[in-house]
Amino acid sequence: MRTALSIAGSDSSGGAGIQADIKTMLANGVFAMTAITALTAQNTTGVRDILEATPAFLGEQIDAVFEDIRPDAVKIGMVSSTQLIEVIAQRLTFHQAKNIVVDPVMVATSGSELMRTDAVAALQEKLIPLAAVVTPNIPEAQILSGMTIRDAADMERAARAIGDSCGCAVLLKGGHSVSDADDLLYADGSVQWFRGRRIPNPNTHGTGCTLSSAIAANLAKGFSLDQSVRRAKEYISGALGAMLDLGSGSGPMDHGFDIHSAFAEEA
Ligand SMILES: Nc1ncnc2c1ncn2[C@@H]1O[C@H](COP(=O)(O)OP(=O)(O)OP(=O)(O)O)[C@@H](O)[C@H]1O
Ligand SMILES: Cc1ncc(COP(=O)(O)O)c(N)n1
Repeated sequence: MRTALSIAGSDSSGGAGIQADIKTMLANGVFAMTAITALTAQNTTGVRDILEATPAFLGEQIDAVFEDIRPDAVKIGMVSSTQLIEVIAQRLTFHQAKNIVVDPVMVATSGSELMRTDAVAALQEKLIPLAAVVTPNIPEAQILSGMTIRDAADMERAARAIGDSCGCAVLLKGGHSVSDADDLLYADGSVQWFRGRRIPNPNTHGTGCTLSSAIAANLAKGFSLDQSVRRAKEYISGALGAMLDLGSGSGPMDHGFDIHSAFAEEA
């Protein structure tokens, strides 16, 4: 059994964050472990409150995992402060973690801020350089590159700028465009497009968390980066295509679309 660790925030409504990561890792065939950076009280309409872990306690969670069941991949999601970013970078470097996927979560789909503005510099300087791949969406890529992104050519320029400054691969996600769901991978100096059929589903809470966890799960299983991205996109298309409709805001996807038929009988 391959293993993966999610270092992220808890989403009480179950569609994003740690909860999305565990469901995704399970559905992608790896054993999921967690180090929780913060509890959020949120639902599909917004984030009501955030309770951060202390840096020391986050460090203890990471050490407890690595000293017993070494993860084959690590996914990093919501990390709200500089101090938490620093402890993650320090502990992952100490444990020589491999296959690190950084999802630079800044703002939730509902519009709530999930990272303090002053933490962006630490993310860029300390965490992203440890990554095998960083997975910004278009607004996040604009912040990380300092560029405005209007079209595919802008996406390529921004991905190159981010990748060249961090020395890691960049998957720039196109989920925020209106016409398609095409993502751009910049790795080892070249770009590759992953074309996605846009699914007319307004319920996209947790898409970024889900994609990055699916990439981490596939890296843990030994797939190459581009194979992992392709498999993760197939998985997220299935989860979106299942057309789950829960909650009154942008709802969660059906992470178990491919596995729960075995347990589907009703009482
Ligand atoms: N309507 C859609 N149909 C198909 N694929 C989609 C759709 N929306 C998003 N995706 C895909 O989902 C993945 C996540 O992309 P997106 O840009 O939504 O990330 P994000 O903004 O970080 O997500 P989040 O909603 O968690 O903040 C990408 O592979 C993107 O192409
Ligand atoms: C704990 C946590 N982590 C990440 C997200 C981002 O997901 P989304 O942008 O889809 O709301 C979230 N809402 N909550």
